[in-house]
Amino acid sequence: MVLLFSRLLLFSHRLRGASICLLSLFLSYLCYSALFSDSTIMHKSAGPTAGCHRVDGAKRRLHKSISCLLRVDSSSSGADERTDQRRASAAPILKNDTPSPPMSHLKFGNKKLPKAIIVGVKKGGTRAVLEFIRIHPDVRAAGTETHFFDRNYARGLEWYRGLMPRTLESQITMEKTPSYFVTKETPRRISAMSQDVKLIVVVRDPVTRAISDYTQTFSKAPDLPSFQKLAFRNQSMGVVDMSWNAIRIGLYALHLENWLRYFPLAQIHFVSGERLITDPAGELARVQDFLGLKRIVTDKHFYFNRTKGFPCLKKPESSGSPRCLGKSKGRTHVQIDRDAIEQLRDFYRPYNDKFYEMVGHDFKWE
Ligand SMILES: Nc1ncnc2c1ncn2[C@@H]1O[C@H](COP(=O)(O)OS(=O)(=O)O)[C@@H](OP(=O)(O)O)[C@H]1O
Repeated sequence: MVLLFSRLLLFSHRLRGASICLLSLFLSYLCYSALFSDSTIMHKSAGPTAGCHRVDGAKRRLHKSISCLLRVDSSSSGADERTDQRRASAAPILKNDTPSPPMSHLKFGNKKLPKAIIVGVKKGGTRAVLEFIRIHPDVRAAGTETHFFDRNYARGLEWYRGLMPRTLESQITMEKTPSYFVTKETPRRISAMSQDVKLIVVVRDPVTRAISDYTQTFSKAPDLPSFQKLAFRNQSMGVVDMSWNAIRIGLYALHLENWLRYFPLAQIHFVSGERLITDPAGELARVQDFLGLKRIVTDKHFYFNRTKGFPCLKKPESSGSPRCLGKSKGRTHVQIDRDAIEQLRDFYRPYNDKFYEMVGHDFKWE
């Protein structure tokens, strides 16, 4: 009996030891759950960001969860290119010197500074040249005018590069900003970026160009003074107001002199704005030769749209529809009286002759 009692006592001791052990295990589990409850909620919440907001917002004193930050980053870097482009055009302050996101190698090519720039002239046909040349597979172009070398120079070359499309090694990056041709600082700034960059200038009869320019401004501001009022200081004396931008832009010889201080003539190609309308394939052949490209854009790509009164791009083989330039290209011009036009022709004649001599080509603006 004594023996039995002493064995029972020993067993109850062991039982107490085991229950203490179990109790401490249970307590440890409780502590663990209390400490890591947030991560459990994050996993169970509807989406990753919902969990992140809990941690970052309500419990700011807690450290930011690394997994949460990673999720936010990867979701924004995974945004599609359309969003990137929208951002770039809405507020183009891209920081391209920041490290590339991990998947960036899957996008083709890199953003490069342009190898060719359409520098002018305003209302010359610059959009048509860009839209026509960019159907060439070896050309990629920035869609909007960057105005880097005139208005945005302080933003720096990396900002400018960020606006460019990605290109493969074999492709040429291009952009067009027509105001470059008449901005004094632009040739120097472009040559500081690259002395090899190819320059394209689309020129058009300066009188028609001035009327086109005025028509555009008038379409936005119908209370604008008449063309004659702006074009002449004294119309009866035939004194032209050279300070009016619409007149000044057409003094091609003067602007070209500034460019020739920084670039040899061979590096500048002049497209005839008139022939661009009557023979777009012929002008594009010369542009392709100048850029050292195979002649891929040919007359097969164009058709004359009677309604628009201009050449348009044919429907691509793969899909889509024929493409004409927008309504702001090929407007009906404001009517200007014959006398004023004749006076302006007389005014521009010596400048035109000088320009023909400088470039070695007669554009036949009468
Ligand atoms: N294919 C085709 N379709 C439509 N328009 C054409 C085309 N080719 C040249 N043009 C002429 O381009 C003129 C507009 O020139 P820009 O594109 O240089 O204008 S802008 O400076 O960018 O505003 C535009 O001037 P306006 O006719 O005065 O509107 C056109 O004459």
